[in-house]
Amino acid sequence: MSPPSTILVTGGAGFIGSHACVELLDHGYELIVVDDYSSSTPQAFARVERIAGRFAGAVYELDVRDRPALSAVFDRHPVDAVLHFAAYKAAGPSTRRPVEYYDTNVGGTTALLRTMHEHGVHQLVFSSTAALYGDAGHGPLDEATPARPVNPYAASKWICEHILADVCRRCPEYTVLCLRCFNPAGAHPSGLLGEDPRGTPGNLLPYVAQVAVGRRERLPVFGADYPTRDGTGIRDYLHIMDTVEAHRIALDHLADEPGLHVYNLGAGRGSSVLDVVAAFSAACGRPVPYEVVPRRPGDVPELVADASAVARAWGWRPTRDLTDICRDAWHFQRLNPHGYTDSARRPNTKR
Ligand SMILES: NC(=O)c1ccc[n+]([C@@H]2O[C@H](COP(=O)([O-])OP(=O)(O)OC[C@H]3O[C@@H](n4cnc5c(N)ncnc54)[C@H](O)[C@@H]3O)[C@@H](O)[C@H]2O)c1
Ligand SMILES: O=c1ccn([C@@H]2O[C@H](COP(=O)(O)OP(=O)(O)O[C@H]3O[C@H](CO)[C@H](O)[C@H](O)[C@H]3O)[C@@H](O)[C@H]2O)c(=O)[nH]1
Repeated sequence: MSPPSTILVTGGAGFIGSHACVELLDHGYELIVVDDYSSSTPQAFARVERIAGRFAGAVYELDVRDRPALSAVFDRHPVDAVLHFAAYKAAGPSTRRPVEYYDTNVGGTTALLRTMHEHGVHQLVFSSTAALYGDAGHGPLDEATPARPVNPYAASKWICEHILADVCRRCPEYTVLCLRCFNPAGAHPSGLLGEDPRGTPGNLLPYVAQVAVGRRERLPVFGADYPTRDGTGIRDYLHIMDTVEAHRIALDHLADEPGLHVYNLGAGRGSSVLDVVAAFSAACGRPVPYEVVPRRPGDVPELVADASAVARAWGWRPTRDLTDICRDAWHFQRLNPHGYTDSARRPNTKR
């Protein structure tokens, strides 16, 4: 079977999705993109096109749970494979809005699978998460680590993996790669594309970047009493360009790996919240103010990848580190203090 060349990207306006679009356009893929902009803005596509130097492809505003609308997209375009990013991703809010998370993440995935099947498309790269390992303890976690999700977000992704495994067991025509992403962060080195969440950032890096640029006063550090070396949460931050390179390489391996395969995507290095604050302060040339506040519900002390399986399978390893992540995230935030929407209009008054 030849590798896929026309890719449907769900959630293509989001952080990972938009960088994935650049990566795929740079490598000659044709794209069909769908997004409902529930946590992003279509402005991302103008940036994608500026970087790639070509039309991003057909872009549709739709909710992936809307099967008739999704079906019409598959009717119109010959899709070879799907990169499925569309989901809600925040651990904390998922503890307060569990039904919304299950509906969007699980319902969105089953709606997509049904529509793909009806159109004879059976190749999928699914964006899963390290969060499903839950509180698995210290040290690098490999793919055999039992899943113990501690919040509805992680549980929703674990349920999706179950569904995908069952479908692949029963239906030999499917090829599914579940990529358990640890913590993608940073920005495209051009400074044009980055992490531009709507409202208050849930993730650490965009929050730190907004503090550094003067949009927010100080970073709330969610707990300094974890059983970690400095008491703050430890995560495995993976540069966004490494993250999307791995997704692009996954497409090459859809053709030769039938059935379901699960890989961790991480750098294999743990950084605490205070490590990130220090690295970002070095990148922007001044200290990033912070204050310790109570733990965030749904958080775990530590998540670090054993990413050796993907290295063995594909010969792929990340090439960037936390210093690169902070440099590129700061470059983006400095050039776009208010994100994509209004960076040209609003001056950075606080700095
Ligand atoms: N960012 C991380 O730290 C991280 C880590 C591991 C896994 N992931 C997974 O990667 C994927 C992308 O994450 P991200 O960081 O780019 O998040 P993001 O919020 O920036 O992007 C998600 C995109 O999906 C869209 N979307 C949400 N629900 C939709 C729906 N029902 N129909 C159509 N579009 C919808 C949003 O508008 C957004 O553009 C998610 O599935 C997430 O669970 C993210
Ligand atoms: O304002 C903040 C934001 C985060 N943190 C801390 O920073 C660390 C990283 O938090 P993020 O919210 O950036 O990342 P999470 O690990 O909670 O979750 C992210 O990575 C996961 C995989 O590890 C999931 O896939 C999820 O979608 C994605 O949001 C945690 O210790 C968190 O408590 C803070 O101290 N202050």
